[in-house]
Amino acid sequence: MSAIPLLSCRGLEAGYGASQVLFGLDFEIRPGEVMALLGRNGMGKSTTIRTIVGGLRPQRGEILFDGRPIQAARADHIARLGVAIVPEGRQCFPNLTVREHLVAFADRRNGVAEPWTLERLYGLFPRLAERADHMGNQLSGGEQQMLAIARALSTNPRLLILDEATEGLAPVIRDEIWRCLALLKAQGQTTLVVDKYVEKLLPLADRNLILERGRIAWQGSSAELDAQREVWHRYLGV
Ligand SMILES: Nc1ncnc2c1ncn2[C@@H]1O[C@H](COP(=O)(O)OP(=O)(O)OP(=O)(O)O)[C@@H](O)[C@H]1O
Repeated sequence: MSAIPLLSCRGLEAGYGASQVLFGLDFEIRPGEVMALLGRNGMGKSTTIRTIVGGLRPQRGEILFDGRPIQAARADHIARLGVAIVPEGRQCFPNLTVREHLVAFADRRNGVAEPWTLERLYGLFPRLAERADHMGNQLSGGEQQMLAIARALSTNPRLLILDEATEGLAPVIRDEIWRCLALLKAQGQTTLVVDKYVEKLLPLADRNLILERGRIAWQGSSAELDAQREVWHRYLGV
């Protein structure tokens, strides 16, 4: 593993107008790592992600991607550097087929050794191969979520960010998503994942960051989090 973090946030502060939400976040994600961002509703997880991907300009602090400051960069520039987000709510296009979703955003940039091809994406999500000619609005919630992940992968991201990717899905579909994330991790995909199923995140995440009212309340490895159930009760309400 490289010693240089792929993403580094230093003293990150952000909010909406006069309402400050993030109060000085310091964390980094190393290449190949899976980092889980945890916390109860409204603690600032989505705001953190929004700030990283350029949807919200930080009020203070620095965001470095592969050593380069991106806190003032536009969202499209950050995407081109290799940051892909699977947003909350999936956001598939109703009038594009599955195949069109996967070729429309495909990009071989980022110099990855093994770029994602349509065949590899279908290998990861066989259901998408079966639905290749279906429109976005003909897919089930789980299929839409798989499509959103596959679409993000088609850009060959260096950092994949998932915001509540298993929200509202049936348990069997959630498990399929977790299985795919584990496969991606085994292939070295650096990932930042927000999700509320802590027990499912533990085997996947290398490190966990817990937000409490816009501050990092706890961070540590999954083994540490597994052993400290009082942290779950105090900050996650589980
Ligand atoms: N567009 C917005 N305008 C104003 N305030 C917002 C906006 N989006 C979020 N907030 C506020 O910022 C705070 C943090 O919200 P955020 O969505 O980042 O939390 P979260 O941890 O992702 O929780 P959730 O799981 O509910 O999405 C909350 O108090 C929320 O009301």
